[in-house]
Amino acid sequence: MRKKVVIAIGGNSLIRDESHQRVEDQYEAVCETARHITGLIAQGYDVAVTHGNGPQVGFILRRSEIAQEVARMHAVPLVSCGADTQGAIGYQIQQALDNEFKKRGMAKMAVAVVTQVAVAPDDPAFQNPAKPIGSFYSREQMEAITREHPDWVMVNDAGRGYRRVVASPMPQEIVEKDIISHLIQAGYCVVGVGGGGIPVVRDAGGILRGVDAVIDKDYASSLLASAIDADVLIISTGVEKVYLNFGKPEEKALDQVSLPELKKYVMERHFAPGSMLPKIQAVIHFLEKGGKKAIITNPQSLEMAVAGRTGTHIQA
Ligand SMILES: Nc1ncnc2c1ncn2[C@@H]1O[C@H](COP(=O)(O)OP(=O)(O)O)[C@@H](O)[C@H]1O
Ligand SMILES: NC(=O)OP(=O)(O)O
Repeated sequence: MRKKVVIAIGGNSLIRDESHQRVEDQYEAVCETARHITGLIAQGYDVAVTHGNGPQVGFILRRSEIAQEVARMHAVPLVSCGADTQGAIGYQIQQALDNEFKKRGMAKMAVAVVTQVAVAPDDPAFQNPAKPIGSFYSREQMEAITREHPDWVMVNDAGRGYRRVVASPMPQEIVEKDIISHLIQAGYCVVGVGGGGIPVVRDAGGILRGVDAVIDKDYASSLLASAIDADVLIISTGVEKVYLNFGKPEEKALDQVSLPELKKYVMERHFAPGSMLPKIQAVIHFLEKGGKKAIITNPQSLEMAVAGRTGTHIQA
């Protein structure tokens, strides 16, 4: 039987560095990631691809605000900025995968599904913005920005610089999960839950309504992996392996980890909130809900990691 894999691509992993933030640069990174994903599909895996949008949703929101400040144009709500990223990044991934399938003579097609993800209207995260989006700023830039925009909440993002944060409620239900499942069964490579999904709440009678937030794509990917009964959850990010004491002289890469060991390392605070910690927690949720295996690695190492030759492997 073919194995079902959910591969979550990090929004930051699509932007190599500050001088490669253009849409064209991102497409190059998407094409490289698509080559490695296609390598896995060619090995016989059924794949659902999810992706982040942290940098991208922040760029769109800022563009909208500047247009409002400079040209008095209408504001774009954050939920629509998220939906925009789902379309734009989903389009790039779909096209890159289709081109890669064609080059390799594979009878396969990718399809990006506009995905809504339900959250609780009273999630405390709405009162405590914590999801970093958009650009990274130096301390001086951050201080100047907060003087100009006192309403912005900014945090130090894992020592990489300061970023604006927005509300990030926990995903509860993937509205289009059955459609995604059917498409995978029908042989399509599905791109879904982009940017963690478009955040919605269910009003009385189950009526859906968009809400301004950015859902963590690792939590949403974990929820998808459980919902479609995936064999493996793979989180593709900026590092080949997860580290203990990351960034310190005594840092140590993790190869194979058990679930209890991983939980112990969380308690010992080895994983930075807002970057590695949500990935680790997403893995824990997946394994606690019956998932068998998760892998964390970078896009270049996807095939090697699935073959067991690199990456951090976490077993239930
Ligand atoms: N313990 C750790 N091990 C490895 N990387 C870590 C660790 N703690 C923080 N990081 C950082 O977290 C980054 C992944 O988070 P982030 O860039 O926010 O993810 P995404 O790829 O989903 O956008 C890694 O590239 C690395 O810089
Ligand atoms: N939505 C989200 O979690 O995006 P990143 O993975 O880019 O942070």
